[in-house]
Amino acid sequence: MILMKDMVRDDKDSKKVLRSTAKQVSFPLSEEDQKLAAAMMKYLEDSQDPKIAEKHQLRAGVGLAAPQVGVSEMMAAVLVPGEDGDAKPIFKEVIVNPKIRSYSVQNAAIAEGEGCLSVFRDVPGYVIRHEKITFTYQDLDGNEHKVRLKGYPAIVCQHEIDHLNGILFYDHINKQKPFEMPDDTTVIE
Ligand SMILES: CNC(=O)c1cccc(C)c1Nc1nc(N2CCN(c3ccccc3Cl)CC2)nc(N2CSC[C@H]2C(=O)NC)n1
Ligand code: NI
Repeated sequence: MILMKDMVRDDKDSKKVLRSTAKQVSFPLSEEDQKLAAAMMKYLEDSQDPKIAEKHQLRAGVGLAAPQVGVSEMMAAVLVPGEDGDAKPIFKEVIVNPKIRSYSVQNAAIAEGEGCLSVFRDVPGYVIRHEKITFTYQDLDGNEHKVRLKGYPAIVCQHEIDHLNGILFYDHINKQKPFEMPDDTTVIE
């Protein structure tokens, strides 16, 4: 089970695993990679359950990338729950070797800013991202998928794909004016 103690922190990342470009994953997945994928998704599920999260002191997340648990491989789990906890999640997948293929000119940012399981402090400011993205990835069986996302799920996938390329959310915050936004940026509540 992945716990908060397993998370690589950006302020204690001696091997700079959070700042490296992760390695492509080859198929068929090794036993180890299959176990890692399952454990990352399980972390997200558990972290979104108030009882389990409380019991194991898990910080809630909708995305977790392999480098965040010290594995520099192109793999990330994403679990964006449905509105008002209705059963079907908006996006639930372990994305392997993801690559953004195209994106909108339109930008978007979460009104309250972004959090990250590897950043144990609040970093205020608008994280400017693409409102829409089209990206490809392989699933755990190696099948290629092409997905178009918009709004919050698109933001989450950009945050996770960034992790695989050594980028952290606060790299996108305007240092001088953290709450400045290009005027036609969509604000996501
Ligand atoms: C500094 N202000 C803020 O963080 C912030 C502040 C307010 C609102 C938002 C919306 C903020 N922003 C933000 N909130 C989230 N969660 C909202 C709560 N939720 C959750 C919590 C409990 C149960 C189930 C769930 Cl689902 C888990 C996810 N997640 C991310 N990110 C950035 S993209 C990757 C994703 C991630 O998983 N981070 C760990 N950002
Ligand atoms: Ni993160």
